[in-house]
Amino acid sequence: MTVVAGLDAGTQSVKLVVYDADARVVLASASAPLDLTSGDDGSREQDPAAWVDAMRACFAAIDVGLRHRIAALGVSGQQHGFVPVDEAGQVLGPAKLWCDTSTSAQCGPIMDAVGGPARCIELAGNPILAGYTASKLPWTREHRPEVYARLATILLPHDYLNFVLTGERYCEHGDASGTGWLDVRTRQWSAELLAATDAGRDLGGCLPPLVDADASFAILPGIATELGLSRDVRVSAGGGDNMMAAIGTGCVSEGRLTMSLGTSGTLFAYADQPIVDPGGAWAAFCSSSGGWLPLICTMNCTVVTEQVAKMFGFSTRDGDARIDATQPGADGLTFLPFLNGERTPDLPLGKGVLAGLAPHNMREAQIYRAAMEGATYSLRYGYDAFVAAGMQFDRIALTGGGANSAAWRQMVADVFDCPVDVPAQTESAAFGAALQALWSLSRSRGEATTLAALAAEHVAVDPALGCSPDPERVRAYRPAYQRFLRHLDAVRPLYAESPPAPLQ
Ligand SMILES: Nc1ncnc2c1ncn2[C@@H]1O[C@H](COP(=O)(O)OP(=O)(O)O)[C@@H](O)[C@H]1O
Ligand SMILES: O=C(CO)[C@@H](O)[C@H](O)COP(=O)(O)O
Repeated sequence: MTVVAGLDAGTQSVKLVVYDADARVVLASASAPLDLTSGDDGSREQDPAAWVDAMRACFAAIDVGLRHRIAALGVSGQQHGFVPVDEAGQVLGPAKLWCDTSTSAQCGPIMDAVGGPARCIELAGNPILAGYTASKLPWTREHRPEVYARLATILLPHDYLNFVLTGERYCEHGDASGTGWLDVRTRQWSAELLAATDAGRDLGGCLPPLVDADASFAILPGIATELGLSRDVRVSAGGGDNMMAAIGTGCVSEGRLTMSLGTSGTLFAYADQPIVDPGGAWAAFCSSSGGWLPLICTMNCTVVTEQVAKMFGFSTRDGDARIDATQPGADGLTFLPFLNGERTPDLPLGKGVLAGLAPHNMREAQIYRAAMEGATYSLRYGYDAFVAAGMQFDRIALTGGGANSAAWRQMVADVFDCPVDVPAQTESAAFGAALQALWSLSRSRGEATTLAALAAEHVAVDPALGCSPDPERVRAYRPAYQRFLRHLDAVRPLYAESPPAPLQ
């Protein structure tokens, strides 16, 4: 029996799945919650030690005998986080995360140093956006000089967990492309962008070597014993959570599209070559499967529905009943859900806006629906850029916590006018990490297995959860989405460059 495991360190929790690749069944799964430290300046941070504790808790929840049968492990992690590590491997401070907008002022100067955003895209395929790793370095230099002074290595969240597991500092192209420093065309660090970020030091020396997606490393005996794993476990290259969710939803060949409704909302398509937009309408990332992964990310997805539910004192698990009692368009409400700034559309200094309030719609059900619609329209806004560039899709694979909501699944089918499939393995990023581990294991045994073949064999959809667009609702959402776009145009200047001046 070949048993593999996948670990996903998301924003809100760490999740583990243990998978029997011969019987094609998930034998066990576990999760452990994570806290987030938020600041009024837009900062969003976590202590990397909390990821390690949560990883320990996940393994401890799995039967000891089963843990010993795990042959390979893959690690997925929230993208873009900045984990500063010293020469000895000690973490020097909290990790600034993908949703941290406190470093948005540091983005412009990096791009200006190479000649502006267009030149930056020419160099690396991507502009330096708020949330990407790059701007966190000058912020650290300015605000945490003691961390900057001792900084030896910059690791991404999944690189850090790999480091804890193997003692090796390495990264792979998928997550590395989310730093902003990787030239996604050549798959090498851009020396020019590194120098633009910090002219005073050899930043390249702080970045770990890049390994191929099918690489694997030995687990350290000490951590293997501590987690109750065999000392023979191979740890695969791992990747960013979206890259791993791509593997776990079968988005490893052209024409496939996956949407994830997590703390962030994402939409990504696999490509055999780099797909760069000269205007930076999408993130031109690499995949963690050897290819590329053009991606749209909204910073405010389930974080918005969750905040609204919390405000009214109910759980998102009970949100569907409220949505079902309302109509597409939320009775005229428009919710621009940019609670902590936004990446798509690019408004890092944006804030949420609830418009169209009238006596008949000032109710929790309508406001909750408007929040879910707003989060969905932001993704549709990104999808429109994919379609305008000629990309074509005939189905959406839907994953992430929000896909638990039947109302949200149907809303996606209707707003995008496209059938929705829901993978049977709901923890797609953890499952993708397990599949990558299986792939690297078979490669290390000299087999010529491809990830596309593995995905075809192991990724299944749950026929009970899929949904098709409903023509009447598709028609009803069209004007509501146009209204969202008009409101977006109206508020854009307010949040474009700097916070609005205080009223006199
Ligand atoms: N039935 C549901 N309806 C709406 N949202 C849900 C539902 N179940 C879970 N969620 C949301 O899913 C989110 C967690 O999703 P997940 O993909 O695990 O996030 P992350 O990877 O960012 O930690 C939570 O914000 C939660 O509110
Ligand atoms: O920043 C991005 C993608 O570019 C986010 O998608 C993060 O990778 C966090 O993911 P979740 O915790 O929401 O799954």
